[in-house]
Amino acid sequence: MLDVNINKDLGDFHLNVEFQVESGIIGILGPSGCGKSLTLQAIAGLLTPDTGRIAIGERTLFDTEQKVNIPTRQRNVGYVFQNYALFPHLTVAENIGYGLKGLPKQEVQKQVDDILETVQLKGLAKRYPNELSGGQQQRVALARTLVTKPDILLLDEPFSALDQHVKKMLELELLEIIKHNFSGVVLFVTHNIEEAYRLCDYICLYDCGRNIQFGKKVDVLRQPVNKAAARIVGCENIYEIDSYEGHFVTVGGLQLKTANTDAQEGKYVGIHSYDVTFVTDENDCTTNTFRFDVRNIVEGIDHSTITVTVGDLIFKVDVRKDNVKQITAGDTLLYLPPEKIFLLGV
Ligand SMILES: Nc1ncnc2c1ncn2[C@@H]1O[C@H](COP(=O)(O)OP(=O)(O)OP(=O)(O)O)[C@@H](O)[C@H]1O
Repeated sequence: MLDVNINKDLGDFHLNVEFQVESGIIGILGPSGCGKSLTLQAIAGLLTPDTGRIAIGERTLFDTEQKVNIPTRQRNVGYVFQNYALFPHLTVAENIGYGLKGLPKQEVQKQVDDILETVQLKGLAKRYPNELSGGQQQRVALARTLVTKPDILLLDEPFSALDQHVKKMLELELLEIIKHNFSGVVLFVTHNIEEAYRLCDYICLYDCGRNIQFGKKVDVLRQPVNKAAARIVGCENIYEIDSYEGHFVTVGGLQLKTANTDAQEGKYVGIHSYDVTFVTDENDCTTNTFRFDVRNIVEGIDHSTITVTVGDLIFKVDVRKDNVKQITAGDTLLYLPPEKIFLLGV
């Protein structure tokens, strides 16, 4: 269990974060400069909060009331950085063994060998970091952290320096290694909602130094709490509500049915671009279907994003490339499934 409740005033920036998590991999997601790395630094003891408390299970790492502030090296926190932070003058084996100082030489050797096998780098023990690829360096960084048997694992954008292809392979590999070799809480900082969704159990959204939503990844994606949260999870279709009636809201002159019985809870409505669809016959769906004009089409590899207008409103819609021709032919209607529309607070 990780319990974080901290405040830090840095002049222009104020960090004010509170969350508790029992176990699992938690994706920390938010715009650049919103306090994600500072949170990890505070947990690791590299940043001292002004007030608050940080505890892992029964162990209090920091508590201003109890005047506890355990030094970094005694916190037993594993921290994997974006740029690996390996010692350039030490070999792979020496980098990994560094955290085991104090143990008998043979024991260090055994643990280093075991973890090198786990991260599939057995043949590279004698290499120096500059003789490794980015993916290999990140595996060494993870090995160096895991070998110290930390109580919690902090991963700060560990894949961001890698190219797309290596990134996807390494993500899955490292996830498997972590799942088989580590049972504590993992905090994983990323900018990418898809990466967070692929790798994490829970998602914690940050905005302007605060965590604004925490929950199971499906719930956060499907029901962001406000406009900022919706933007962070990649929602491009957000509209201010003009009026309400039961299940219905009016936005920009369109009446939309929502799945909420009391639509008054929201200030905005949102729908993901991949949840908007097209229907060929108006009778398929009696509500939430609209005639539209195509504004532009941006081609992706297997999907295209079509921007359409309905009156003054603009919608982004992701469709499979095979279907683009049928959709733009003029006999289709835009359909916004009521159960996919979410209400957002301010
Ligand atoms: N030591 C410091 N003193 C003052 N301000 C700082 C300090 N460290 C970071 N900041 C500021 O605090 C804010 C949050 O920084 P942080 O590194 O946590 O952002 P982040 O969410 O991790 O961003 P990114 O995704 O770009 O890495 C930024 O505006 C940053 O400039």
